[in-house]
Amino acid sequence: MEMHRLPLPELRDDKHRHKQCNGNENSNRFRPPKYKGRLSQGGYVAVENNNGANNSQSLGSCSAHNSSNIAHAISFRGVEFPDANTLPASPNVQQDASSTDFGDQSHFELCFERLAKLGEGSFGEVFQVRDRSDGRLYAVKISKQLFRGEQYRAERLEEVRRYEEFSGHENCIRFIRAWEQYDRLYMQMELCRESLEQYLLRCQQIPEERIWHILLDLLRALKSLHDRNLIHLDIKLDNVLIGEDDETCKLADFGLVIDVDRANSQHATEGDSRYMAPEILQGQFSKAADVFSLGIAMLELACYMELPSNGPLWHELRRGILPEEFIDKISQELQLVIKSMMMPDPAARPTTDTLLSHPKLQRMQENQKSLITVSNLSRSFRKSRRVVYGKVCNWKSFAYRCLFYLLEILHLYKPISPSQPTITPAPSSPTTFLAAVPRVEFQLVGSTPITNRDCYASDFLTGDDELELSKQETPHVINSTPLNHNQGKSRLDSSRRSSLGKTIPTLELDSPYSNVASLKLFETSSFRRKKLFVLDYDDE
Ligand SMILES: Nc1ncnc2c1ncn2[C@@H]1O[C@H](COP(=O)(O)OP(=O)(O)OP(=O)(O)O)[C@@H](O)[C@H]1O
Ligand SMILES: [Mg+2]
Repeated sequence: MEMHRLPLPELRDDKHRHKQCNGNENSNRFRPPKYKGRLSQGGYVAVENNNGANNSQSLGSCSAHNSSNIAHAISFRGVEFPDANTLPASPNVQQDASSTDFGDQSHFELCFERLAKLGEGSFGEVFQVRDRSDGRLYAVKISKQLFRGEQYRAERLEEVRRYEEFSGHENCIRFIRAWEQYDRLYMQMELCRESLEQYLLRCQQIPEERIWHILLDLLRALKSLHDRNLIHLDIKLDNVLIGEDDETCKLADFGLVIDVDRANSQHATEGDSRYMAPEILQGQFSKAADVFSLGIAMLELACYMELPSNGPLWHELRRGILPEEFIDKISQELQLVIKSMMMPDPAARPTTDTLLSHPKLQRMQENQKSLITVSNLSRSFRKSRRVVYGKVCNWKSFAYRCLFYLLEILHLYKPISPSQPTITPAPSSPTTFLAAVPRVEFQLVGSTPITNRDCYASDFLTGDDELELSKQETPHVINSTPLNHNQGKSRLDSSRRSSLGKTIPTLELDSPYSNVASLKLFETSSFRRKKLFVLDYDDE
């Protein structure tokens, strides 16, 4: 694959640097020029569909990276997720598919309406957006810095790989898709309510029970990373988001994730110095570093304590000395857990598995499990109730069928002839009506004997003249028992009419009847039955 050679980057060695404070102007981390929103590079923007033949390699699936003006889908998911490799066409652009001229708007601007800025970190700005195609709300992270070279670009694209990898985990952010354009990376993901940092600033005093739940959520997320030999290296309140349910905590920002096996290599970059484990200063990157960061983040959350980014308190906290005036606010049980997570010696810190087996966390997990079981049970109960109801209805119709079969054997019932009426659209002019409208032929007899006579369709219909059925409204057939609609007329009249030889051989499909729904009504009602009971005439 021919790779596009970008202009030589202005490289800076920003490795092993402490971050003073994330996301604000005081940060001493290298801060790229601010993203100006709409880029003035002009030209055209195209959406490249890399579906199907896309192969996931280390640089993602961005094939033919020959023009940074073209929006390329980025995905490491492989062929089993073909959608991930495809960028949806902009809903606004109704044009020839072969054309690539979308004006000077970026794919982001064509597809999304920018609503608000949600946050900003060292690498990107995150916006709340509305997808123009489905009207739903999402978060889109746009990298602040232009790709300075292939290596830099590859590092940024690694974040996509990690987001995709953990997208299915309940305690990780759900990832939608990513693309690059104008030498920037765009990542579309689920919209969360707020970060834990924002939550803490808003609530200040968080109940301890809630702290335990947050710890449980984050340990689960961290375990899924550690089980794959990956370390996050940027665990902090700002990188934990609260989901739409206002409850679940989700780990985000996989920008610094590295493989443990490569942890001491040049690829590792330390995260925020406020949360950094002491051994990182010696270039030791391990899973225990994440445990330390999570421990100190819990201290901040539980004690509403502002963490130092350097100085004497920074060192004290890393020697295992926690300020009494803060730590005394929380229970002994939680204190012990936090202290163990913040042990100076990385080897002495508990692993995520050990922490998850803490009795308190175990109990919580069991409670959650039983809650899930109960909700699953009630869901399956509702489902099976529906199935049983459906079955009962089937049995009912089965019983009816048996009954009619029996009646047929006893020659009390003769099934209707198989010829079905053909349906043609109702004619527009009344003159052509008679010729065009199909006729449904049936002789209809009710299933319940009311008088000693045959029961005819006229029993089911309102009106005086049963020969003019086509002028009738849709019959209100509720059950098979013919009601006497011949108001004021005796049943004798009806039987006389029948004895006079007046039959109702046909029913013309007038407009109320000429639609399929009406026909269905006939089919499912007792109109299907032909002649059920023919009883002897018996004068009342
Ligand atoms: N999906 C989301 N929903 C809501 N807010 C979000 C979302 N993703 C990010 N944010 C907000 O944007 C901020 C910055 O996002 P993120 O941490 O991914 O950027 P970053 O540049 O990688 O940060 P860092 O400096 O930590 O490396 C977050 O702290 C959070 O407040
Ligand atoms: Mg962040």
